[in-house]
Parts: sequence; C-alpha cells; structure tokens
Amino acid sequence: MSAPPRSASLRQAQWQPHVLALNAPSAYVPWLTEGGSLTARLKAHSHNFRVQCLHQRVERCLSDEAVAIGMHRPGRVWEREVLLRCDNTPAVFGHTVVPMSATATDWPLFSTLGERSLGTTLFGDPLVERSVLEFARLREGHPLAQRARTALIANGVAAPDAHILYARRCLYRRRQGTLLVTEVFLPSVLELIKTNDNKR
Ligand SMILES: C=C(O[C@@H]1C=C(C(=O)O)C=C[C@H]1O)C(=O)O
Repeated sequence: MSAPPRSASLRQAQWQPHVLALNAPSAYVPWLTEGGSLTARLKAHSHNFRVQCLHQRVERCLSDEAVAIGMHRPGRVWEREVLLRCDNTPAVFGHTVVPMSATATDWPLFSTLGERSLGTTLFGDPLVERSVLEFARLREGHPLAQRARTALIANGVAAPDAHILYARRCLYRRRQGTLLVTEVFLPSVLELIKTNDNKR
C-alpha cells in the first residue's frame, strides 16, 4: 500500500496515549496530562476565565477523528470551536465534534452551551464515561493548528511562531452518544501562574 501523499501526512496527526513520546517541553506536560477538567485548571491559573465560542455548527469532521468518534469515514458532525481565555489571553483552542447520530438525550446540554464551558457539563455527570487521553504534535499544516492560528489573528492576537503545537484529545461517551474534545495548547498557557487553589 503506497504511503499517503506528504500533504496528507501534514494534515493528520499521530495520536498516541504516551505523552513522553511527544518530546514536548516539560512545562507542557502538567497541562497535557491534567486528569480533571481543563476548565478547572485554567480557572485556578487565572483571575478571569472565559470561553469565547467561535462557532457551533454542522461541519465535516477531520480525517484523523472520524474513526475515533465511531464513524467509518469522515462525515457531517456537530462541531464546536472555542478559545479558552485566561485574563483575556487565549490559552487553549478547543475543538469538539459530535456525530449527527447523537440525540439530545445523549448530550442534552451541548446544543445550548453558548459561552458556558463544555467541561462543566461533562465533569460531574455520572452518565459520562471518559476514555484515555491521546496526545499529538500538530505541525503547521494540521487543520487544527491552522484554525487556532486563524482564530488568534482574527481576534487581534499574534499567532504563535512555534512550528509545533501540542494537543490532546479525549473521547467522552454518554448513553448512545460519543463526543470528542481536542484541546490545542497555545504557548501562552506556559505563562499562566497558579492564582488560587480553591478554584479547581
Ligand atoms: C472538556 C472540557 O471542556 C473545555 C471546554 C470546551 C468548550 O467549552 O468547548 C472545550 C474544551 C475543553 O477544554 C474541560 O473543561 O475539561
């Protein structure tokens, strides 16, 4: 079987369960491996946390996420993309996809989230099952790296000059539904300082 064209490999990421395989700078590791809600961690590292919803609409899922959400091939999904802002500085680009087969019974709060954090609806719901975290290095050609950069520029924020962005993703299940959250960590996350332990 011939190797995929180079452009295809740039658009896809190698997702894997071992964070050390990324060879990411050590400061990223606590963020990448956060076992609880990332929202809670970001709140504990800022005085003012905000979810800026970029869009929530029907889109075609990315080629490297279809299988993860139980689709045989890339197809239409509900897609939500956000910037998670700490003291107004974007720290994480969030990308969530839900197959169109999911129903409101599966994810009752997803469609009306707005600028509430998705995490607040996932963590604490006893029906939600969380899979293992996967990690990847996103090259500049990966769609999520491109979208993160585009979102920053569109919001008047300089795009990171780093050629690699570090990301994680996690599959959530609830009743018959699946939901895949991908979090792309912007270099600014490394500048956050813990502000208050009791906000986690
Ligand atoms: C899964 C979480 O939800 C966060 C909130 C998101 C949203 O509101 O779209 C997206 C990514 C997550 O970092 C979390 O807080 O851990």
